[in-house]
Amino acid sequence: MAVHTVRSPATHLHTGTSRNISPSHRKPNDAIRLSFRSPKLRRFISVSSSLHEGNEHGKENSVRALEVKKIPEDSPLLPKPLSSNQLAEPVSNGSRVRVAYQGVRGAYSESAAEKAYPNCEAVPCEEFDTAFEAVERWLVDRAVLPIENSLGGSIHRNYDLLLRHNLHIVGEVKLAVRHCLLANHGVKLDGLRRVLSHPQALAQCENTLTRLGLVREAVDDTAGAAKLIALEGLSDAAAVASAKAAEIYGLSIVVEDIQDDSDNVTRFLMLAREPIIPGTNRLFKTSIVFSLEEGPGVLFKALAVFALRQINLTKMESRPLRKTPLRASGGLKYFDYLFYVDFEASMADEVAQNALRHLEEFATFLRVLGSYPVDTTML
Ligand SMILES: O=C(O)C(=O)C[C@]1(C(=O)O)C=C[C@@H](O)C=C1
Repeated sequence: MAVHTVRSPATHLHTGTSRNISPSHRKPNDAIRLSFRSPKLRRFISVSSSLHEGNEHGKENSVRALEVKKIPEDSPLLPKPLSSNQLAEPVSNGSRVRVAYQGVRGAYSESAAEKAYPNCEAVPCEEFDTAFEAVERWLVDRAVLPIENSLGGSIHRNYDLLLRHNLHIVGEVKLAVRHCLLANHGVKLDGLRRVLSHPQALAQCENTLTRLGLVREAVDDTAGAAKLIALEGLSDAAAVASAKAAEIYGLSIVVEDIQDDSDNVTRFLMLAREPIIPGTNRLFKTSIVFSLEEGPGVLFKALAVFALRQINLTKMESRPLRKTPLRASGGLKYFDYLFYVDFEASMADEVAQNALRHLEEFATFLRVLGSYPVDTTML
């Protein structure tokens, strides 16, 4: 299958000017330190008392200090995505939680942001990287980014960015993704030759698209594909996108529910500058990343720290350790890996603390990415 890559039309305009408020300008929060014997574990759980256990919604006082500025929209129709080089020009409305997502209006990520933070101001960003940076630079309060899909698998880029940036996972949100084939009004199915969408969306509709014999073209996001088709008045191309995107960009739905499985769910992470205080009052999950020495049974040993304590693992992903991708040992060359593991326990549980203390004994690197409530809305 040939997948060509085309970029969405240039739509990254300025979103206005206001003052960038760095963390040092904030009113200091009382830092709470949970007590751990291990210095490494102590470092993980340096938390702000202004964010409360298990409930992200309504706990936004710590970011209210941001300046209130109306965002001038130079498009009469749509907000424009933040691009990396616009990050120096921050905006903040202040009255609602501002949540960065990747894509343009009508993207699934926008719906995920709205599900995670009802009534938020969803801020479109050009790239995943931009969304991370927008939070780090106080342009927005949170980011909501996809991490895995039940059909397409992991979104590796975001695993890598989690490590490269210093944000904390403060929640997760699952979204049912129902793809439609969208085209300009009057375009018929048999007149279509190409289909444009995000690579994940194309992968999730693999069977249908093969059956229809359409040539795939990858773009930055599903809604961006719909927008491009509408703006350019294409008659030989369709977009794989949401019904919401059809409405926003004035396209018609040629075929509904084209994903390969009706249970198509994408899991998104909610990211913030500060971690939440982990609780034990509801089901919590903890995400960690670690690396290990090479050797027989080392990974087995690492996973045993959880199995021994009856801690359930919900996800595991390995990524290349980029700075030292190849390591020589005994004349052989090995790849080095980072292991990302999600397990079902809160960092407030002693059993989880013990497991990590145990893992720390032989891990060459260990970082807790976040301890946060499980999204049980789709169980
Ligand atoms: O393109 C979009 O609409 C997105 O929100 C991105 C994205 C992804 O990256 O996986 C999100 C949900 C769907 O799985 C398809 C695409």
